[in-house]
Amino acid sequence: MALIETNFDSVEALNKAFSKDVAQRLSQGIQQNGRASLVVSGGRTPAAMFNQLSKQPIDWQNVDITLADERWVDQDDAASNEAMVKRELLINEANRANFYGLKTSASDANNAVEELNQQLEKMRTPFDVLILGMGEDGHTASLFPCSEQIKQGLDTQEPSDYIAVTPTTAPNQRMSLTLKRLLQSKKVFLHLTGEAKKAVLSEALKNDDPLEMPIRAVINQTDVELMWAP
Ligand SMILES: O=C(O)[C@H](O)[C@@H](O)[C@H](O)[C@H](O)COP(=O)(O)O
Repeated sequence: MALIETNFDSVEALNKAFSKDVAQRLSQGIQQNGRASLVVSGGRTPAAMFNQLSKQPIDWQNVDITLADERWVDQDDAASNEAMVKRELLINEANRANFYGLKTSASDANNAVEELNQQLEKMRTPFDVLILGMGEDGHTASLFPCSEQIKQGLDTQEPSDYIAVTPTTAPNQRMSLTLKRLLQSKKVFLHLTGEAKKAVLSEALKNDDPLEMPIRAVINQTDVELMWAP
């Protein structure tokens, strides 16, 4: 499996090309199967690209969108990925898309896993497009190397689509798709900006242990296209 590197001169150029590419893949999915599925990440990096993507003229009413991971906080909390997706992506043309959020009313994320596994059955598999981010510790989605749950999250025999994760080096309990489920994607993008993230990725590519840097588990098991700008 390989990492294909697509580098851009600026974040603006990256967002323009990336949003077009994603829209084209979703349109293709709709053409072939009637509906398309898009899995996005949270955090800070994707917001401006989401805004561009939201303006793409595709049949958004036939697109299902969900998150690769969520922080276990309410939507009025600044850390909520769902709030960010609603603010930056589910607007303009894309306000017609169907969104499946991950945060439920359960106070402990462990008690929501079953419900979310059932919810995910409504989305087309394999996902047409998965967009991952990466943290400076090499985590992706909410598969944190510091967490007790990391072995289970990276186990490709794990039956659950979701896992509740408690990072020890980052705030909030999380809900994450498991590695096995992330890998069930037709196209996997890794969306990074800045030199610091590129340096972390180079570090990840030097060795193999996924428990140390979980992004390795994805790159080692499927084709990933890096979309990067300084
Ligand atoms: O909810 C999250 O935190 C994520 O989905 C996570 O995996 C994110 O992609 C990285 O932490 C990078 O985050 P930044 O884009 O904020 O650097």
